Amino acid sequence: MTAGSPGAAGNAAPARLRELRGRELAAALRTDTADRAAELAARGTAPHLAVVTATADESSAWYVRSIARSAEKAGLECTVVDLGPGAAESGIRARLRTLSADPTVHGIILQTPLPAGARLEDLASAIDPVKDVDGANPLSLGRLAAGLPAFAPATAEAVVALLDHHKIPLAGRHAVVVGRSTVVGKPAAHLLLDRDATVTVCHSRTTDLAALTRTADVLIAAVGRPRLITADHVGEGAVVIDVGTNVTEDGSLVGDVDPAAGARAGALTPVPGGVGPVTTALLLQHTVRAALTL
Ligand SMILES: Nc1nc(=O)c2c([nH]1)NC[C@@H]1CN(c3ccc(C(=O)N[C@@H](CCC(=O)O)C(=O)O)cc3)C=[N+]21
Repeated sequence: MTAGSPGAAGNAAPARLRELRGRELAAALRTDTADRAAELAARGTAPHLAVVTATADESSAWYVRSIARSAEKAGLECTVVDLGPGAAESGIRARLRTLSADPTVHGIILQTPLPAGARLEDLASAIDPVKDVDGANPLSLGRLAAGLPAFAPATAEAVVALLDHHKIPLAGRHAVVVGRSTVVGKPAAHLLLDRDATVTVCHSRTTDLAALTRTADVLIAAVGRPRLITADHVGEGAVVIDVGTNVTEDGSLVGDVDPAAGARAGALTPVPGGVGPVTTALLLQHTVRAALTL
């Protein structure tokens, strides 16, 4: 080896970054959902999703628009129940009960964030588990943790579906989840465990986050803070799944991962066009599944 020569041992040209796109998988899922929705409609039951929202959050607004648009494409009925950001907990709970009892409604999702003081884990108990298509009822989450059949939160399921679609192996690999929310972090950890990954969950009180995340084969960023994950957090060649959907001041969507992290990652999901479209498609798939069993 010649001193100072470029490309000396260990300095091989970096492998190209793989973009783990979600739109193709979302389209395939939607086609399947549309077929089953058409069969149900022919038998007189149009699958019907109710979206309950009590927030002015922009990221939630993106999701609700995405759900409504995709539902229309797939031939599902979608009703958005907007109770406004000032809604009282009792009013939200009452509406969830009414929808749970309504035989024309097959799926219910309560959007987060909720008005101050209200907790999803508490309110979602009012969603009938058979209609709990975003896996928010603590019964659903408990069943998921116990390995029993239940709807998983669509976002958490989208993470694993996207990894599978791109043939990223999980068994025996170290998956690090950043974020411990009930909607994504916790259920994603359970789904990854079910796939025999070794799972570490990090959060806001984790000491030396970057040292831990650098040990990940598969890194899941699910915090909701723009560019929290930098190149410094990523091990060479790691697979990075960006679950963040943060709306910027100019109204565009950015993830939790700094694009500069792509210089070290081996594969990265884009935002938009990564986890988001798969999430929406899975929520509709769950709704059709609920309509088939109800
Ligand atoms: N109970 C609950 N469950 C959630 O899963 C949940 C929630 N509350 N509150 C709000 C956040 C946000 N979220 C998004 C999901 C998909 C897109 C999405 O589809 N984004 C597209 C862009 C929009 C589009 O192209 O229409 C994309 O990433 O390509 C965005 C945001 C789910 N959330």
